[in-house]
Amino acid sequence: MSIYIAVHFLVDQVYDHPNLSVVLSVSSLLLWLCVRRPYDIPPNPWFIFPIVGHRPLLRGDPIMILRRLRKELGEVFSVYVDAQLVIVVNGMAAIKEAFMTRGEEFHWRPNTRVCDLFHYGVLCNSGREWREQRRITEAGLQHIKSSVIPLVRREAACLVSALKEKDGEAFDSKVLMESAVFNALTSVICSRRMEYSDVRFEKAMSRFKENLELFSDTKFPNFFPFQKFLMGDFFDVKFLRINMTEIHQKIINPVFEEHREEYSEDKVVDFLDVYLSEMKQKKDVKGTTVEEKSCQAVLYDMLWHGTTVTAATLQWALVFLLGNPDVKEKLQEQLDLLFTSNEAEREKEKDGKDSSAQMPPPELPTYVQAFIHEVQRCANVCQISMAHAVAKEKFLKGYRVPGDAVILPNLDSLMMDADIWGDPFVFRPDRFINADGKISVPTEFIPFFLGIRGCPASGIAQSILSTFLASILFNFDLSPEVEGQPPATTRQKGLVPLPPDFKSKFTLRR
Ligand code: HEM
Repeated sequence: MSIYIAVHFLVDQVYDHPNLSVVLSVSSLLLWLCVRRPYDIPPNPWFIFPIVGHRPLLRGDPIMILRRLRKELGEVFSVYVDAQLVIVVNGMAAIKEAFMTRGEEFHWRPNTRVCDLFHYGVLCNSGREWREQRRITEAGLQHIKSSVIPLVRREAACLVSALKEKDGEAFDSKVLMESAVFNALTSVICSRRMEYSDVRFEKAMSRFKENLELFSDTKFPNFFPFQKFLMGDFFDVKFLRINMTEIHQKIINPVFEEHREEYSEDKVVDFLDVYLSEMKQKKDVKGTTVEEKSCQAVLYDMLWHGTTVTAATLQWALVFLLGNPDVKEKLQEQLDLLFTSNEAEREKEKDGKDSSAQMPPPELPTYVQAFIHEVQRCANVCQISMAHAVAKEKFLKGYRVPGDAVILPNLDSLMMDADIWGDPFVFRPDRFINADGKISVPTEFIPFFLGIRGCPASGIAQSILSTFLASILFNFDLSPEVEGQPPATTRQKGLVPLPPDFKSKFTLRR
């Protein structure tokens, strides 16, 4: 409506002031030249608006729009968000070719304003620097591999105790789950955890959330080309920087300093110790990026991305459990069976630190594993993975991919494809179990992405998801706030889509 009024207003002005029509024609021509399409880029909707590109066509649920455009334009298509060319890669063949077979060429991150802010770590880095940070990240994760399960189980026991304290009252468990995930991660990364009552949790989580919103917002910081020359903070870039600084100052830097003081070559225990040891070794190497600011940035990347996506998946898991009581009962049956047949393990747990929380054994039944796969498929919290780029012009499936294009791998095109899953919109863990009763995972199931840029911490994420969910299901009966009214499954807008807020009851089963 407002566009309609604006157009009318402009037309009136042009009639009243003939000079204005000349100015408008010239500027429209210039703008058209700015956004005109090269012929050999991936197909895009035929009508393109000056300045805003295809933005008016992209209003609404982004995933529904991408699904529609894929049907109309094919597996590799493009859209202009303002003057920025965004190429969307769909389907296994194209995703595999770009990010696995030709992973090196397509591993780059786009040169956007927001990526600039994060570029010291591993998540938003590219080229030589990224390779160096990625190698240390993988080495650090490999080093802590054996301590992940015990530490995650310890945190799960704390989570169970905190849920017990709620005494079956309906409450929104989001912040508690986020805090438990954050603690599980800090336990393995830097041997620290905080009490759930610590005020730093809520602050850190809301800063993470705000940054994610700003990061995912295609509104401005990423795509408006001249914004860096504007005064003030129209597009919240400074706000994002302040948020990051706060998390660095309150959480990351103090832990880093403590570790640096306590560091001993003979006691390399956690991820941060591994990084410090590399820093020592590379002290005199010229041009290395293994330094304090990179280490802190890697910690930020892992805690920010790791907490938000893992906690979002947990949140979805609760929604699916509340909406599918038959699945929940089957899971509890299997966990109980396993528990009774593993009495010795249980006794060991009881002798451990927290005897109040009964923990299921670490080896989980097939149906529980299938359930977690199905949660990840349906939640699909990284639906467009992360933005990629190429350093120099390349060709993909016969189309030109310019060096300044943003490339999005559309994981929704795999997770929700009817040709792969048959009934993709039905929540059905059994789809991951074959006729022999074994787990069977289609190659298209890639919640952690693939290739050289795939998630390096998928093992930790899976341990957290399975241990937390098994512990909750084993100890509690889960029910919605109002009997018979499970929470909605609508996806909220955002880079990491969440379900709408909901309350649920955790009633002790034993
Ligand atoms: C359910 C949980 C998780 C999911 C679904 C997930 C998924 C992903 C995806 C899709 C990517 C992006 C690949 C790309 O397109 O570049 C990624 C990257 C990454 N993930 Fe995860 N992730 C999860 C948990 C974690 C956790 C817990 C950590 C850290 C402890 C972590 C650390 C990273 C890092 C450091 C990267 C950047 C890798 C790079 O750019 O080279 N992730 N993850």
